[in-house]
Amino acid sequence: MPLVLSMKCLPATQGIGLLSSHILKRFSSSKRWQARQLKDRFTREAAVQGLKSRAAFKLLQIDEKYHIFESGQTVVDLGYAPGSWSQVAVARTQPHGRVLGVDIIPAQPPKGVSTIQGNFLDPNIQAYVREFVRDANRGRPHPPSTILDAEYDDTQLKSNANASSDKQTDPKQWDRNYSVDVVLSDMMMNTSGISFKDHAGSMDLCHAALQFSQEVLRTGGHFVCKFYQGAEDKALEEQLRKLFRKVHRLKPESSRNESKESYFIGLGRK
Ligand SMILES: C[S@@+](CC[C@H](N)C(=O)[O-])C[C@H]1O[C@@H](n2cnc3c(N)ncnc32)[C@H](O)[C@@H]1O
Repeated sequence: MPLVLSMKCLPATQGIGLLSSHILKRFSSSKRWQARQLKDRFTREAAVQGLKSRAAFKLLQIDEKYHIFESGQTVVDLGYAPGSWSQVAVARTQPHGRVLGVDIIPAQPPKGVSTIQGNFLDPNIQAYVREFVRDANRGRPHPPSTILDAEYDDTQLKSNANASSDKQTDPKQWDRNYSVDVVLSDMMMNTSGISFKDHAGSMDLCHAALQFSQEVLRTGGHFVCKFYQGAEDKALEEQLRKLFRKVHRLKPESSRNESKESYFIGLGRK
């Protein structure tokens, strides 16, 4: 099914009220979660549009507002699983774009997405990712006569990474001749419910994504990063302002009100 990738067919009141609140109270928390998913208009619309999750609508709203995608771009999607942001990125950068997803958990990548499985906080994984994007053609769609699966060739990449591992683990020695146009990070570990702990974990992921962007983003490139709000997000914003011409905060409409997540959008790497 072709991806429509539209937010326009989502009337605000659609689907609310499928289950009355007195019934919901009797449910266990997992039942409540299931019920919430069922009545959530973004979840249902994601299924209709063939998207892997409702998270797609956050990125669609960000792109509608800030126009981060263009055809032919290289996009790195950190924390890509299950893959709806990557689906949006593939659709918005086709026909010649390339999308590389990285996630700590194994997942079936969406069509047209190359993937690396690993913990992005691990310097070796970051080295693999840098190695991948350094070759401007790697993971890019081929002409119809030579179609190859965009799936990541682990063997080849590992051997390349090992061949020059000293250079890769020291980002300062790594020349900035990269062509990444957009770095997305929707990374979030499982939340504990303890605000300061979840905030601190989120900040670690954001700093890793920002440091990586500093190493690989081309001048003019863009950055989108989920963060869990808390005491340190102002300092992160200051760091973003040093690297990008414009920095915005956005809590997308499809982000649940009760969630402390929000997004930084860094536009135009200096
Ligand atoms: C909210 S989900 C991302 C949803 C995704 N944007 C989508 O549209 O389908 C957050 C993801 O971050 C991943 N993640 C969390 N910590 C990570 C880490 N240290 N390295 C790589 N991925 C990580 C999780 O495994 C999870 O799949």
